[in-house]
Amino acid sequence: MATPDSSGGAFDLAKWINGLVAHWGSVAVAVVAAAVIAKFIFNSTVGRRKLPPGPAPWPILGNIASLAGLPHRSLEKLARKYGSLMYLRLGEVPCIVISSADVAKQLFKTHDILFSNRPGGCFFEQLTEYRNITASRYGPHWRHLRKTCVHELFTQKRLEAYQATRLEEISISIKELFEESDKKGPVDLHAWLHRLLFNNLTRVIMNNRYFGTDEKGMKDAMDFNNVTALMFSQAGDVVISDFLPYLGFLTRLQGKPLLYRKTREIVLEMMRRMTNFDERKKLHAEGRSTGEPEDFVDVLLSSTLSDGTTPLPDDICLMLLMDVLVAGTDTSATTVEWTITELLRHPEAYKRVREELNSVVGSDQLVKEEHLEHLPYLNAVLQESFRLHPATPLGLPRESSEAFEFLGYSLPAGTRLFVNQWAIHRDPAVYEQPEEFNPERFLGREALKFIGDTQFQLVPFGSGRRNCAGLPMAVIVIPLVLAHLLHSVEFSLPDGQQPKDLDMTETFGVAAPKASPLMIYATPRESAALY
Ligand code: HEM
Repeated sequence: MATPDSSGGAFDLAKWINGLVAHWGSVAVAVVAAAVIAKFIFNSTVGRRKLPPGPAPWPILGNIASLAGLPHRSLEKLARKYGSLMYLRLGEVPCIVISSADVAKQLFKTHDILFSNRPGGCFFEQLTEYRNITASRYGPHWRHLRKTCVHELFTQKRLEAYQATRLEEISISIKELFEESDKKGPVDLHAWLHRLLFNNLTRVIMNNRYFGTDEKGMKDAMDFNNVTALMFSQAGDVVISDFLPYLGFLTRLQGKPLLYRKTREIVLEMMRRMTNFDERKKLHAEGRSTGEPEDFVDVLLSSTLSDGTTPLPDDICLMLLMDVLVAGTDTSATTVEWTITELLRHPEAYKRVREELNSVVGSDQLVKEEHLEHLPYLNAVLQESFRLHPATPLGLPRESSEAFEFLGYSLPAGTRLFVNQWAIHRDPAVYEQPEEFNPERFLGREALKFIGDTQFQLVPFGSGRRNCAGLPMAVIVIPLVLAHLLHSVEFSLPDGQQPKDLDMTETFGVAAPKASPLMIYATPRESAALY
């Protein structure tokens, strides 16, 4: 995840694979001894099934090496050879990779519930006990948390209630952007977006603008970023028993469970401090209010477990808030950063989107949320950006809860699913000249809804009942921030850099931001005087 101070903190699959290779010597003896057992287990579970095509696996490690580099790109290349339903084995874990809209549609039509499960793993087990929304197994607990998100947190009513707050946060941030650019020179746009989007969320979560530019605000930001960097770095650790489960004893010998348990304590403590949780809990117990509008903390303090009576335990409240902050910030910042980068490289599209803003909004008022549905070209630009640069190119992994049949193949329970958005969004059968940035291809199509994309051709928010829980907020906040930037900011590149020279490669992590952040000067346009 590329945060202002923690760009190295992302879950980095490439690092994971390199780590696996580096650790190989120390586990080699145990692995060889276990190989015989593995072969036996493998033969008795998946070995006799009819499996989809895929590259031949190596002994023990299976196809882990196939993910080297940027996994979404490596898998897209493989899919060209093996097809849009491909089988891989990561260690002993059976996986399918889907690389076309058509196959995704068929899978979710028939197997949505079966694949509404997330896989386990030592790190997430210790960190979350599978009690948060993102890692929770499919079942009554997850359904209950999801219902809380849909019916309590991301409701239309609450989104409307925070309209003025969002506008205020954007205004403050844009002023900070001009100031930073003027005083310090080119601004790291991703870091600035991260701060804006994080504060926008903390205002809804706990009525507080958390990351400030003063000393305390900077320290809070650094603390948060350090803890998330620790979390993501550990999420990328080599835990060999996650892929070769019979080597669990090695994981325990390495002390991993204890280490991750400690991280859990650190995360919970940080979230407790950030949200002023104990004080809020006390007020709630006394039936008193903070005097501020109801925020997410209030909602969770009034919520129960799925039994309808037990109050939601502290750790679940705090982890859910953490989920929302982590899932909602970098993904959105990455999307806006890519969109501005593409527009800089495509002056015709840039001009057209600004003309649309000038004619719909004008220069005597700021962009408001009601303008968004009258900005078809801006929506098309955003859809094209989501297509070419999905923030989570492989989505979040899913796991089948049972054995299943699909398209004539027979797969075991515990099959991991990767929906390769990168490949789906570049399918030449669906998109003409798929590598071209061409917003016009989305004109005339329904504006950003995604929930309704029954064709599965554009799936940046995932698919089925376990898709992105924050979607209702994302589809307002992202176009709004983008519209404000395009309407009020003049961007220019430093040191005579030309747009065509901008680095367009991404890194792989929780989100896939630009490998080198967009450094840019920001000066006010006419309408910026209104902030
Ligand atoms: C560009 C913006 C975003 C993108 C591309 C994105 C993408 C995703 C994806 C692909 C998933 C996994 C879905 C699946 O398994 O099919 C997901 C899950 C999730 N997202 Fe987002 N997301 C974004 C913004 C947000 C925001 C703003 C929030 C909250 C404020 C949020 C909260 C969540 C949560 C809580 C989950 C876990 C859902 C579950 O497991 O039930 N996301 N997101």
